[in-house]
Amino acid sequence: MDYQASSPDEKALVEACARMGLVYIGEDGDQMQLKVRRSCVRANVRSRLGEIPDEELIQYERLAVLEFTSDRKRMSIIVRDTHGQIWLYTKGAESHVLPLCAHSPLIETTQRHINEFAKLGLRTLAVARRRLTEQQFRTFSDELIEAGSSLVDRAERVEECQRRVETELELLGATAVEDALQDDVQSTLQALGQAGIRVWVLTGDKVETALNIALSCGHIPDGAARYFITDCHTSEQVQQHLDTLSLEMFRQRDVPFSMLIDGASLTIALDAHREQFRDVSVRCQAVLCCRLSPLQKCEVVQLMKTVDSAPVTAAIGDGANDVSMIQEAHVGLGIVGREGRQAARCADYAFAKFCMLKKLLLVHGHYFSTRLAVLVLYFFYKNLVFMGIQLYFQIHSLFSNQSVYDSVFLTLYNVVYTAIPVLVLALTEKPYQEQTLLKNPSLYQKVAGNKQYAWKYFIGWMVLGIYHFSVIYFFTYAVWIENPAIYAHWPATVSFACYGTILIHNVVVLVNLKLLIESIYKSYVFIATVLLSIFAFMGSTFVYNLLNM
Ligand SMILES: Nc1ncnc2c1ncn2[C@@H]1O[C@H](COP(=O)(O)OP(=O)(O)OP(=O)(O)O)[C@@H](O)[C@H]1O
Ligand SMILES: [Mg+2]
Repeated sequence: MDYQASSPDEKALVEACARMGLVYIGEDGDQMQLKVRRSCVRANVRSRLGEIPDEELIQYERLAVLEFTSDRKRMSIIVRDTHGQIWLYTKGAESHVLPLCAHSPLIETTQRHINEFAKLGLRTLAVARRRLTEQQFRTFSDELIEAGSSLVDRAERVEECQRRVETELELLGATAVEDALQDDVQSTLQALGQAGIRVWVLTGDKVETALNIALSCGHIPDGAARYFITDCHTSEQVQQHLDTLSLEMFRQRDVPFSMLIDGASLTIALDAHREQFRDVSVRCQAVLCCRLSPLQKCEVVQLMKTVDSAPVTAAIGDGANDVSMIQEAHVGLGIVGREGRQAARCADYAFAKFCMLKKLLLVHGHYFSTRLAVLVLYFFYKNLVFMGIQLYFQIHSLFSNQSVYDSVFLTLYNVVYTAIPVLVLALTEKPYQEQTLLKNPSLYQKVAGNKQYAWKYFIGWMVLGIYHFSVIYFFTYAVWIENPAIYAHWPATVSFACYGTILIHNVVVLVNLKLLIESIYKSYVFIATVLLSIFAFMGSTFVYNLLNM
């Protein structure tokens, strides 16, 4: 049987149970069906199940589900078993389940086990249950319906109602599931670092699990000094940590620093020491924030946007808990993964694997940044050359309001004579081969931060435009007044049309050839469109003149 689940832990748990002889086979309405294979069930479990035939179908009636939210960090289900007894089962982050359990020596042992698992980088959950009497369930159910239909503070009242039933739990134990990293995470992070991109990891995981994963994927470099800001409850504690970290960074200027902060400490840091936290954290090589709620992830992105250098932020995530940060960041990236499609649906770009980020940024990011920059700057340039000549002509003709170009050329210049090559260039230009860009991530720094839109490039293109239209205009003018062949017919009306046609001819040839020089990739299609544009001009002028004869 192939299970699908919104959470990787749930899938793993159901699969593990199936392997042990407790096969969840689906549900029929509210009846959840479980097939128990006696032969597969281990002896100690068998004794608890009592006398059952070799294969038996057991049904549990689902009475209520208290959904998982990233703020509660736990979920519960209320079921009625075959004996008619009502049970509430809870699973979730140990920090949000253990405090709800009735006192028992098991709590300490479980906490120790969970810490050990987390240090190995496993995703842990604490599991507990509570037996409810019919009366207790009725009361809860009535209260929940009432809270759910309330018009004011509905969410708070529902939560309060859930909290009231999730108490006095009997701890059952803990589970640990390996949350395997996706392919090539380490090399992707490394490449992003070389490309000059600063990576922060914001996760809802436990501190120990997150640290282990950050180390294994190379987010925190081996030689980096590690600084932990965890379990802070007062503003003073956070302040002290930040002061110490600043001082340490000042003392050991050559050592890269990495900072790890947990959700509770981050709340205080964002409330009371916003600026100081921001300034210290941007100087760290790697930052790792653990046990964050979705809202906190979003606040961290917000904070980063206020840094003096005004960085462009991109957030990448795969779960519903990443949606708010994906929407907050300048660029939202969603991974279509095991945790559902919410992240992908609200993102600007969605893809299937984390490692695709490398190609997305280093290759496509590089290509499209260059393409767009050339497209935008070239549009200004070609229109400047076109219209600059009109400007000179207005001065020359004492602002007669007469256009130097025929109306056909005015119409077709942007639509036919100069449109296609730049379009093709904006779709196909490749300043470097894909392999080169992937092998040398630092090339990304050439385009990062909109460098290609800098004023110096814009001014450069504009100066070139002014130079080009000046040369075209005055050169043509000089030829015109000196050439006896044309001058002989002066002041024939046709001379004026000739003058305009020669000007536009020069403009079309020049701006098209300029684009050809500007292109690096120079595909055959591109070269063909440049030549075709020039010939289109010549052909259309010829036909137009024939028609006008
Ligand atoms: N379906 C679930 N049922 C019960 N507890 C859960 C469930 N999903 C997550 N948890 C617990 O809540 C914690 C926070 O979950 P959350 O989804 O916010 O972050 P995460 O999945 O651990 O990490 P990331 O932010 O990297 O996705 C988890 O560490 C886990 O202990
Ligand atoms: Mg998650």
